[in-house]
Amino acid sequence: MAPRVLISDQLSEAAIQIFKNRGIDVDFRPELGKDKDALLAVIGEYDGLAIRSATKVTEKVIAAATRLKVIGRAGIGVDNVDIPAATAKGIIVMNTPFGNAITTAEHAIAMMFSLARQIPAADASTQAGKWEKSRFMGVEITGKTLGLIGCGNIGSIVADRAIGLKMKVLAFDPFLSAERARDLGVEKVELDGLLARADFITLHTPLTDKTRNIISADALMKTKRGVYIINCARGGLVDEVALRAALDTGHVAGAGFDVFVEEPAKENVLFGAPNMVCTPHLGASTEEAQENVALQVAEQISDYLMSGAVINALNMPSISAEEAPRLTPFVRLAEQLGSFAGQLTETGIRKIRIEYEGTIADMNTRALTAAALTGVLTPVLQTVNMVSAPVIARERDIQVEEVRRGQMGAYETYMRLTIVTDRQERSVAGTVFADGKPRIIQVKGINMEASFGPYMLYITNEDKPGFIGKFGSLLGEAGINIATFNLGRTGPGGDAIALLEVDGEVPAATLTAIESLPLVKQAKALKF
Ligand SMILES: NC(=O)C1=CN([C@@H]2O[C@H](COP(=O)(O)OP(=O)(O)OC[C@H]3O[C@@H](n4cnc5c(N)ncnc54)[C@H](O)[C@@H]3O)[C@@H](O)[C@H]2O)C=CC1
Ligand SMILES: O=C(O)C(=O)COP(=O)(O)O
Repeated sequence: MAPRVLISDQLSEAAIQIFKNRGIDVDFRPELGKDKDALLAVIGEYDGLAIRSATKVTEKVIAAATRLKVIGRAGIGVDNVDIPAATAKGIIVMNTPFGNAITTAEHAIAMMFSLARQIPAADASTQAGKWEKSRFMGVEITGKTLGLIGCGNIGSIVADRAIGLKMKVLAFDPFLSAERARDLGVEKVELDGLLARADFITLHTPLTDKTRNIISADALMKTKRGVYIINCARGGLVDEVALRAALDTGHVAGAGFDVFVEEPAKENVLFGAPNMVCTPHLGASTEEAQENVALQVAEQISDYLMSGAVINALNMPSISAEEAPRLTPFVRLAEQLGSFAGQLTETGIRKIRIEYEGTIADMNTRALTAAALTGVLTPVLQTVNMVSAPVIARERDIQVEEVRRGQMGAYETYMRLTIVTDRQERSVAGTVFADGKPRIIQVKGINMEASFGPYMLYITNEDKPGFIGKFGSLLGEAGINIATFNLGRTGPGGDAIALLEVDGEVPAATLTAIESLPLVKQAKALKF
């Protein structure tokens, strides 16, 4: 059955054709973004969800999204998606980090000119027939200082444009390196320095605990009289009540806001303040940007649903479209080795060590480790996948260690997974053969060669004559057909392992009977 995708926001219709071309059933229902209950009623039918900022993907929506595998945000901010809830449920959340950046930077620049020359108010007055030439005295931009709070994708484009306008640009961004600042031609400063020196302040950060109210009443006190403030990033970065007061006293000469604490902003304390210019979250709303983000999100969602490629995900390592086919058999190997080790582990796991040797060491080991953790955790948890497994492991205080090295052993490439519990260390290693199928090549340091099957039996015993005959007849009497039979041992008379693929589930009574055979130490039924 073809995967189904819901578009629940005003996306450019260019996205629809992409989904169709990629063999995906797509429903374009932008009205659902504004109707929580209607969205809740249908979300269970979809594998993918494409949104902008109107759709609120809450924990409740995620709980109802029983089939959902991927949420794609046609834009940058994902504050309308409960990412921890999505991650816990194994749903990938991706965005399109660059597609609307230029357009949004241009909106901030447009706001700056609107404020400097009071264009919206002058327009309204002129069209009202007033011709108030002396009322609208402006300020020149050239030579003024622009203070950027946040100098990431959008902030740096704003900086570039402002430098072109002959402004001096300051940037406060704890993650901006001195080298990058130099390349951009901006002066990296602390927040207080920026507040004290800027003629225009523009915000370009996400809304986080650290950035909420970064322009507070206190911060406003530190600004120059006559400063202009522009927010085209997120509502909540500026204390709206404090800003209103500063506009009313004239300390702040004007403010240009595209985003508000509460959206849609039908009422707001800033409305009607002197030289206040507002737009209804239009930063990304140009034909070019909307086409960019819609095409990009449709490609990314389709890539993931059709080929397993992961691009621009916020809660999972990337897997490019080129590497996805090559990685797939190794993802299966990692998952099956993890599952093998996980099914043999009965006590709390303290540590998981994953060693990659040979060509596999140069692959996307973050993705492979996520797959291995999925395998380990699947026997204990109902739903876990490559998105949620690393987070669950962290929550359970399981230490994960990755080791990568060049080829040392007989195999061109292999991975070994070791589980450390309070009681013991147990390792299992495997490789992928030229047929693309994963194989187990070592268990607890004992070499063997076995493929994975849906039902398997794992026996450890003493390597003494007499075991195999009795074991074979016991399975025969229980009506269990053996598909493959693999043996390995530490040495003559030492520890031995038997790993069998059988044609069906092994009943508990048969397992008990196997365990009571002489020389047997442990018998386990495994499922893959
Ligand atoms: N109005 C609109 O329609 C649009 C708004 N946006 C918003 O613009 C904002 C910026 O987007 P991008 O530049 O693409 O993001 P980005 O992630 O490229 O840049 C954000 C920058 O903020 C910096 N930052 C983080 N915490 C900070 C702090 N405490 N103090 C100072 N800087 C801090 C980061 O180091 C980073 O450089 C986002 O909130 C995004 O949602 C984006 C597109 C359209
Ligand atoms: O991309 C972003 O972060 C935006 O804020 C754009 O929002 P929108 O897609 O216009 O609802």
